[in-house]
Amino acid sequence: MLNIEGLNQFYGQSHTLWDVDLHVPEGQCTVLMGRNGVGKTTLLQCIMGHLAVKSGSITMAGNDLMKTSVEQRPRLGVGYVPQGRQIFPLLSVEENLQTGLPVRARNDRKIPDYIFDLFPVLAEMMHRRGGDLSGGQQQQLAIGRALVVNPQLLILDEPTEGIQPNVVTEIGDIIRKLNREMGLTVLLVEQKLPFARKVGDRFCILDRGRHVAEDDMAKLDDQLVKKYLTV
Ligand SMILES: Nc1ncnc2c1ncn2[C@@H]1O[C@H](COP(=O)(O)OP(=O)(O)OP(=O)(O)O)[C@@H](O)[C@H]1O
Repeated sequence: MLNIEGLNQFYGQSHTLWDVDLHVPEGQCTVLMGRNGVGKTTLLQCIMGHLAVKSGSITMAGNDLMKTSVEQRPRLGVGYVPQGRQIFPLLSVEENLQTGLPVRARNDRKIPDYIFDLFPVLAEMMHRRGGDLSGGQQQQLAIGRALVVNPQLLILDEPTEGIQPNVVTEIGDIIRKLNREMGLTVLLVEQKLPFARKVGDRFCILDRGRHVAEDDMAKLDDQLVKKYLTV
């Protein structure tokens, strides 16, 4: 579904991503892993068009994303849950969800009911301000907002960061459901190994801006964990 080839990215003079390849097969959940600062968020931001790319290619379902504007990328079916959630704290839960509506077809600009089935708390707190929600609830809101655009590919950047354990389990169950029952392709940045193993079909590891490993999740062995993931 998503194919990245030979991607190079710079922050000013600083070469951050080096010839990175990444393949996200349709219908699977791919977990992008690596220690802090190796370039995971930078890679996601290149996919979303929030950062300029120096060279390489990014295609999704046959579309050249590099030739697609930031505004158009969600319309191709990409939903994005950014690191730190980035919900709008002064807008209500409903208004936060509504920000995704312009991406939907003109005759279908309604928040889909299944989002409230997945996250009943959002229905309960519909008129509360986003900033009044707990961290876990804000994460559910951020995922709900990404689903409003009706994505085929859902990209999540560390959705479990700073969230209490019972909500982490709930979010893991929902990501699995979206992927395995509802057929969404998922690309997830995750540092928590048990969570990655639970939700992921495949892994891809970055190390100092380079792609160093990619395989089925069952092949993520102790040697790889020690070499590239433990601190
Ligand atoms: N806006 C920026 N300007 C300059 N350098 C940046 C900027 N954002 C990130 N970097 C640097 O780019 C490198 C990759 O950062 P990035 O946030 O992509 O890593 P990451 O793997 O997502 O880390 P983390 O797990 O901590 O989120 C780091 O060395 C970081 O300091």
